[in-house]
Order: sequence, then C-alpha cells, then structure tokens
Amino acid sequence: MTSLTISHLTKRFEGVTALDDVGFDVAPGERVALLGHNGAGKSTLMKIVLGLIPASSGSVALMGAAPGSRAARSLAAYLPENVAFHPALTGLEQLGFYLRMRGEPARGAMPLLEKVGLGHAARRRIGTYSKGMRQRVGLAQALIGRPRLMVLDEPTSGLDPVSRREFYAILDELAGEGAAILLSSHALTEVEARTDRIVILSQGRLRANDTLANLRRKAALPIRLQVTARPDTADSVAGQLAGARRNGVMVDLMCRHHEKLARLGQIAGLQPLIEDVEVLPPSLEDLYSHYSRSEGQ
Ligand SMILES: Nc1ncnc2c1ncn2[C@@H]1O[C@H](COP(=O)(O)OP(=O)(O)OP(=O)(O)O)[C@@H](O)[C@H]1O
Repeated sequence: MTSLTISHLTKRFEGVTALDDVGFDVAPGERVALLGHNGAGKSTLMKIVLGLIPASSGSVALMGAAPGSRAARSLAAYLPENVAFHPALTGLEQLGFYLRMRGEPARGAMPLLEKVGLGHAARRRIGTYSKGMRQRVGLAQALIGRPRLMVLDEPTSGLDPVSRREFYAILDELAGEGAAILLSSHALTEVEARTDRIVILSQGRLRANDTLANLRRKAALPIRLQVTARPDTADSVAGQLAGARRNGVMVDLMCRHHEKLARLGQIAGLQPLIEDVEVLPPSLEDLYSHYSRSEGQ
C-alpha cells in the first residue's frame, strides 16, 4: 500500500485555483521533493494532506485513511516552515509536553533531542535558541510516535550547511525504516542529492513527477562539456572544437546526449592542449525551469 495517495486533487479559494487536478503517490521509504514557485500550491497541498483544510474535489488517503481522521493523524507528522514554541520553556520541557499530549512518557524527550543534536541545549530556554536550533526542536517534535509519513514544509530554510546535512541524515534514517517523506523546498541543489523523486507544481498544476534521471532523459536538455585548456591554448582549443571561451583557460561545449561520446573523442584527440574535462549534466535548476515553463507558460 502507498503511504500517501493523491488523485485529481483540486482546491479553489475565492477567485484562485490553488490546486488543479493534481495526482501522485508516495511509497513507504520514499523521499519526494515537492517543488514550485511562490504560490504554486505546495502549502495548500500539505494542508489538505494533513486535514487542516478540505479539498474542493479529488481524494487524498494516508495508508487508506482520510486526512484529519484519527488514523491519519497518528500516521503523519508535520514540520511547518516557521516553527513556534513557547520561549520560556526549555527544549526538554517543550518536548515532554508534546510527548504527554500524545499519551507517551516525558522521559522520551531527551533521546529525541539527542537524536536531533540538541542534547547539550536541552535544559536551556527555547527563547535563547537560534533559528536552526528551533528547527531541530520542530524535527524532534515531528519524530514523536514514529510517523509513517513526514510532511515537511521547507524544513532546511535557515539551517547552516552542516545542520542541513545532519537534517537530511535523520530523514534518510527515517526513510530507511520505511517512513515516507514529502518535503517542499526552494533549495534545489540539496534536494537534487537527497530525494528519490521530484514533483513539480506550477500554478496549481502538476508539471512533473519522476526521478531526476527520468526527468533528465525526458527533458533532453543539452549537456555541458567544460574543457580546461593548457596555458595559452584556449583560443586554439575553442577554435578546433567550435566551443565558447568561458575565461582564460575554460572552453564550454554544449551537446546532446547522443553526441556526448563523439565530442569526448574529439576532446581526447587534442590531448596535448587539454588539462582536464568535466561532463556537466543539466542541473535540477535547469530541469525545474524547463518543466515549470512547459505547457505553454
Ligand atoms: N486561505 C486562502 N485564501 C485565498 N487564497 C489562498 C489561501 N491560501 C492560499 N491561497 C492562494 O493559493 C495559491 C497557492 O498558495 P500556497 O500557499 O499553497 O503556495 P506555495 O506553493 O506554498 O507558496 P510558497 O512557496 O510561497 O510558500 C496562492 O495563489 C495563494 O495566494
């Protein structure tokens, strides 16, 4: 059974269609990135999945349960973009409070805080925490009850690079235990490396839903071969390969997938003039603008 099934989901606010016939699934253990420009409909979709607002039409099921039902609420956890906690409580007190609300003993708070790297600050007031530390409290809160579906709204905004890595390591561990993860983000580079599938929304419509490899194949965007010439040979290399000089030593060649090996062969033929070559496939940023512009936008 899929962890999350969304089909023909439409949400209309007065005068705005925030979601228009959207459908995709998330399987157990799968990490899915939900991408889209500001106002694309990501938060609306998450709110419907969590049962916070109703859909206008279509259906959503969390392991067969309706959003907002008791069963769905016990399966899902949510981390909003800006978490807010009581500033006068310590991390330990705040988590203990949430645990008791879920009918679990408060002694579970310390292991959860340690898991998110906050053991050292557990007895400090949350009002003294940095944004990244508060985000970690949010993650610890979301981990209560071992959720089967994690819904995370821009979870790493405000985190430094090391914290981001640690954050994704925790998500990987959860996914390894079979939890499904749906996270929205504008940080395309990090999502590229840390998720299994990409869903792109644009103006409320689903524009893409596939693995990065498949999205690359379907988009068939050009590949960049970045050639580093030896000193004083860049002009000659650019001329012989019909490439574009990027700076004093770099020459860029754009080619299609089927031309790649032939182009690499030509580069190898100029070996005495060449220092190095790198093959750069289209980035998620390139794919994102390709897919969000598609369908006549
Ligand atoms: N309560 C509401 N009433 C009216 N319109 C709304 C409401 N909530 C959202 N919208 C509209 O629905 C559309 C989708 O908004 P949503 O917040 O889902 O976008 P988003 O993809 O999460 O954007 P962001 O990246 O900026 O967070 C927007 O046009 C927004 O103005």
